[in-house]
Amino acid sequence: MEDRIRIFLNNYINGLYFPTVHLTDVIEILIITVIVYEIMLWIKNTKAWMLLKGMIMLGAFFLLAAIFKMHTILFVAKESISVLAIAAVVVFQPELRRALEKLGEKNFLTNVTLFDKSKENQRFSDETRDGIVRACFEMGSVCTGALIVVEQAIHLTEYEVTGIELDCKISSQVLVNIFEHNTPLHDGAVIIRGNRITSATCYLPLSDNMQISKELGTRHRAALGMSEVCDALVIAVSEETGQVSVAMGGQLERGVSKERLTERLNRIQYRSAEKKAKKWKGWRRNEKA
Ligand SMILES: Nc1ncnc2c1ncn2[C@@H]1O[C@H](COP(=O)(O)OP(=O)(O)OP(=O)(O)O)[C@@H](O)[C@H]1O
Repeated sequence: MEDRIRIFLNNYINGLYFPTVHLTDVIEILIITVIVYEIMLWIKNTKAWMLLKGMIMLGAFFLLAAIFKMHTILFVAKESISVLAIAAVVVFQPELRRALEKLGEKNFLTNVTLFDKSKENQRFSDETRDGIVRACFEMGSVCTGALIVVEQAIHLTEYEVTGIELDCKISSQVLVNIFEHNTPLHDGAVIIRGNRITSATCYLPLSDNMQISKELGTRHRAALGMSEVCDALVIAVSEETGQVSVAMGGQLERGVSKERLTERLNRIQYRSAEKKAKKWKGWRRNEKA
């Protein structure tokens, strides 16, 4: 019995192929894993998910056609594949552009430097952050609607030109004044670059996300839509409920508190700080443990 087991194991192990694994192979696997993960995240968060579902269905259909030897369908599929690929690129041009822009935003060199909270690295000051937070909650408390776009790495010039140009230092009073009902600047969105308001009454792209709650109107749809096409942080104050919501990266967080809004602004206050902050937190946690 023992001999039989030994023979079986010998045959089994001898039949297996153990390739020699080098360090570069491990690095390669890790890089591919990260790329696949990023592509899957991108697919999940954009309309590309619909495209993938459509492609899976088409693939299943053509597989069936191949199994049942339907030559005409297979011929049409073969001929139209390049046209379909070009059509997909045209339809998903905004998503592809955004994905490439995101890649360009990643600053690999600065990410390996130490956490830099210097003034030069600061996108906006603490006063600006506090002014935005105060204004949003003051407007919320009296149900004044507002839409505020805080620019990050991607310049929002194409949206600025849809509104009225301003060049104004940020304070809670100025923001409250802009969104005051029945004043010339209250409609549309305000765009903030650094410590200044660059324009008001700007028109933002509306999201066509089907999952957004039906009770939300165009203000929130515009906040989400803007966050889908650029890296800005968009704050919407509801005229109906007074709630403050934040949209970024195509995700809308509704009914945030003062502390949460401050935290969201803190995260973008320093250039490429988000990643570094996470790293920093990780180290500090390890220190405690
Ligand atoms: N595309 C857009 N770009 C900029 N601002 C917009 C856009 N669409 C709507 N708004 C702003 O939103 C206001 C209309 O808000 P609406 O009531 O439809 O939205 P809502 O999401 O239900 O918000 P609220 O809770 O404040 O009512 C408009 O008066 C305008 O100021």
